[in-house]
Amino acid sequence: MKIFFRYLVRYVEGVHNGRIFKPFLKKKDHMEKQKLFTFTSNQSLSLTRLSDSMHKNLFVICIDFALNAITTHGKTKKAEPVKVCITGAAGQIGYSLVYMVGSGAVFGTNTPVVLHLLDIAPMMGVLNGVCMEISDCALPCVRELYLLMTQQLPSKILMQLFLLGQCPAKKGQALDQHAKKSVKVLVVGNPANTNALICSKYAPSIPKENFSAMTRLDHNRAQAQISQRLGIPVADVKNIIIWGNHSSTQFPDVSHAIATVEGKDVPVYDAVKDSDWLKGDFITTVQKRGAAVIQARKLSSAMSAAKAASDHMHDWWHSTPEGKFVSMGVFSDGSYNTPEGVMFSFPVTLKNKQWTIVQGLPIDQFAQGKLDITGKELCEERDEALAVCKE
Ligand SMILES: NC(=O)C1=CN([C@@H]2O[C@H](COP(=O)(O)OP(=O)(O)OC[C@H]3O[C@@H](n4cnc5c(N)ncnc54)[C@H](O)[C@@H]3O)[C@@H](O)[C@H]2O)C=CC1
Ligand SMILES: O=C([O-])CC(=O)C(=O)O
Repeated sequence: MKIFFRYLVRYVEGVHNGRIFKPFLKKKDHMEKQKLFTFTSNQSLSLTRLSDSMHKNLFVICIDFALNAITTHGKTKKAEPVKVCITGAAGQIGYSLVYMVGSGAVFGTNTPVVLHLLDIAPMMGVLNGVCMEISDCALPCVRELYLLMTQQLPSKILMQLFLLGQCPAKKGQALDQHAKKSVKVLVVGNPANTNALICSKYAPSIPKENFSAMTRLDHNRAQAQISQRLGIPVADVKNIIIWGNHSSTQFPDVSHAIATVEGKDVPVYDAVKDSDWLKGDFITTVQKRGAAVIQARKLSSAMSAAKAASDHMHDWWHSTPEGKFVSMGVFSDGSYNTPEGVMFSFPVTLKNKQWTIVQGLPIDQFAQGKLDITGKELCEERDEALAVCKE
């Protein structure tokens, strides 16, 4: 059985620093990639070349220098592999996330995955090393592994986009052209909310509900803070909400959160009994946690970001349990007086691979003030990004 493939086909161009992604939209509809291996039952190895036509249903996107998990699914038969693309896969978050996806933590240990790992040309050596390690992990879920390479654009363009903010428009175009319409996109690369918005705008054929921005890390951070404060397991804290932007204006809100203390479900406010802390230090700790990790590690959060990306995609794929909601950056429909048309983090439930914003939660004056601040910031970011895209 031939299981080692190595071939190149042009598909996408990107740019270092991730500010641009330029697919060959006017050229050939094919991609630059290397298929590194396919595992088969006997795991033997050999070489062959494949034609482009075998990969018509493959889709790839690079959202900035971010990391995104993109999955196709449709009428999934049992054991049909899930195709996953991770861009910026040679980076820090990629290093942890690739393992999590490959180990079955996201789509299930009985669901095979076809991994497409994408990065820029200078990172191909590193990415190759990641691929070697994934191979060495001998993960039963990993059926095929592709290495994808973007191409460099002139640094002049990089500079412009770097200075003017980020515009993942071309990446959206690539998705529009190549992805299945059921593709689910998670944007992690900052500014995650606005990157997701712009990407979706340039992929009009894909339902906007299929784009999301990651605020799950903030959600998990808030959950951990509460569990530590109460001395209970994290699993005994649920329904925390991150409202708004993945930035320091986000509003971590525990007004509707429940803690299980000594076997009883109680509102977190009643369990903690310290509203000054909940309205003060707790919020700022979560808002500034990313910066605190950077200060300590001299690198941004990576392991926890990968775990959050896994959680986000896991819940999208498997649904949220009854009575539980999670935080996700999704298109605002104006719920809770938020600005429509920005990618706003809401409490959502997930079912049948669709998200629904939890409705009807009472919002007091304190919360409304926080929602207004983060909503305003998202509008400003959106306007700035759209202005850049017009240029
Ligand atoms: N939403 C969230 O909660 C969080 C977001 N982040 C963001 O996630 C992003 C990635 O973080 P790290 O993995 O730590 O960064 P990193 O710098 O370690 O990795 C980024 C990777 O993207 C690659 N890349 C750059 N341009 C590319 C292009 N055009 N196409 C494909 N790949 C490209 C780079 O070569 C690099 O391998 C950053 O934007 C970071 O700010 C980080 C933590 C949390
Ligand atoms: O700014 C960054 O790259 C890190 C980040 O988003 C976070 O840790 O929340």
